[in-house]
Amino acid sequence: MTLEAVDYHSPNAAQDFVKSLRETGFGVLKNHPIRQQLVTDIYQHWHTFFNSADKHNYRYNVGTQDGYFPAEVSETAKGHTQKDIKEYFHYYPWGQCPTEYKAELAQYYQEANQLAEELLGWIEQYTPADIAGHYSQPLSSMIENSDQTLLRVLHYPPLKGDEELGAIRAGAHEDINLITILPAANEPGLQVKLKDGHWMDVPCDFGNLIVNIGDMLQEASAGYFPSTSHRVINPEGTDKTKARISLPLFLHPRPDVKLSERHTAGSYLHERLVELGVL
Ligand SMILES: O=C(O)CCC(=O)C(=O)O
Ligand SMILES: [Fe+2]
Repeated sequence: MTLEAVDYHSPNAAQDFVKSLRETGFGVLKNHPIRQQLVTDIYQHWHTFFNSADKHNYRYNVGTQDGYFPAEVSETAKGHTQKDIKEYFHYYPWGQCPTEYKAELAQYYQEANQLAEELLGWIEQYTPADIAGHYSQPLSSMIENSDQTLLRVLHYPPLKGDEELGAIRAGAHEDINLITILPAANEPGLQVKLKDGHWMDVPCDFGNLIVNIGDMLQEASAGYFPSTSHRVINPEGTDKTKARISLPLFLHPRPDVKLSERHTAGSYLHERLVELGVL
């Protein structure tokens, strides 16, 4: 079992991509429209941000969840006892952001949202009719004008050797949202859990775009699209001294969007954030 990168411009792109999402919860795109230079610039600038003390001036707002989350408050994945070895910044267009980095993030946010809308259209197109019957509205319209979609700039610092036993960069977890769009990080480490329980490396060629299903789409598709566990493992050897930066965009529907008989997007998110201990 491997994850094959699908060429965005190939005639069967939509079909191949959705097949991969259905089988593994993950899809990898190459030759996609997100500009690599923009991603590279963001990685470089945010590396500087995380290495400066100025980051503490942007501490996150508890109620709205925008801003800087230091390592001491970073997430503990569901079912884990150790916190992840990471710090991150939550960017929302309405939220706090250092002025010098705002235009760049806003640009990326807009471009990635546009691609996400197209990919949700692909997913909808290749959802079997009996499953699509559960969607309360077209998937792409669920995220339209949503102020909940979250761009997270993640920094996994170099390992110092004093990390808690068993702690890893990102413990196994599933994403809460509809889909996640993630440019390949500057260092490897992302793995996805296969149906047989084995962990597989996600192809991290620089320039690939990784997309995965979150719990909200699993809920809305009555389980047809699996929200698959993934994690980020610690580097070994000389790679220990390397920081890793990644940039997931978590596509969230508007809070009033009905996901299923049980849940709206708003009720679902609230339940999950309480479980994570960040609310
Ligand atoms: O850093 C990565 O590559 C993945 C991060 C991730 O899975 C998450 O923040 O939900
Ligand atoms: Fe994730």
